[in-house]
Amino acid sequence: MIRITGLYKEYPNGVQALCDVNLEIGNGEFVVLLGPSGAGKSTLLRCINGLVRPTAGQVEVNGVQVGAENGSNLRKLRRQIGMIFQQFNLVKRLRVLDNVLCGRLAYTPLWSSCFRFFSRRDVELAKSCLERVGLIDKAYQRADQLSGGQQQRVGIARALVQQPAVLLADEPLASLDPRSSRTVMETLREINCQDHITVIVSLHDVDLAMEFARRVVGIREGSVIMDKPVSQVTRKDLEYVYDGMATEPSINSGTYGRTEYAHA
Ligand SMILES: Nc1ncnc2c1ncn2[C@@H]1O[C@H](COP(=O)(O)OP(=O)(O)OP(=O)(O)O)[C@@H](O)[C@H]1O
Repeated sequence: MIRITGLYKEYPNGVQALCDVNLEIGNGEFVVLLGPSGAGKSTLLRCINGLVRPTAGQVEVNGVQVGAENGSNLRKLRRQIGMIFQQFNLVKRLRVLDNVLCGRLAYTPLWSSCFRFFSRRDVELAKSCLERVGLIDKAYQRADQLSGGQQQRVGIARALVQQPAVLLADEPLASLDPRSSRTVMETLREINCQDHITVIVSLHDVDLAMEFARRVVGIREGSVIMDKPVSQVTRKDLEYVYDGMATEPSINSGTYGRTEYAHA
């Protein structure tokens, strides 16, 4: 369970990126964050994994308060949360398998991680994660020899090898073509359904969001302005999230239709 209470983030330049965000996300949910550019989606994800320290409020992940960690809590938290980044964040000159093994660092004693020494069990686990994302045949290639879509799947394997309870993905499709985008979303859905890992993804592609999310959270100007099961999200709700045209989210404004929204 992720519990976010009264979360505010003001950056040093005075930008108020989050404003009183309150959310509860249960284990095994598949949540998509939607909202215009600059709405605060990345900041929210980064507050959940502790990369950004909120100005006020708190985030709790499975009982561990983010930001209040002592050494052992921090490791626990790092293991529980896997992160997938827009730009993949792979070490390009390393082999694919070594990149995936980086996901085991929170489980590895410092001395062995310095020498990139991993146990046979870790290597087998990393290989099984590469198999899950369909890239076992690329294990010994350098990461920069892979396509963008393949690199993002390596990023997913690296997060998976952590055996996390929660997977956060910040605009994971931003640099991908439509086909690779769909493959990445299918991989995330499979992980969510089969492993019961909670998935929270920020997306700009509304159609993919509506196809893959089970819950949609709309954010604008740092505030949560819509939070619904995907089956209840309407075209008007989406207009409200993106440009505030409708006065309030409604469930009586016609169900979401791909063609209808695309031509709105
Ligand atoms: N490190 C930072 N320092 C100062 N301001 C920041 C920083 N990071 C983000 N912001 C600002 O905070 C606001 C929210 O940014 P954020 O990246 O969270 O939005 P977003 O919804 O993820 O946007 P996008 O969809 O374009 O990635 C924006 O106004 C942004 O310019």
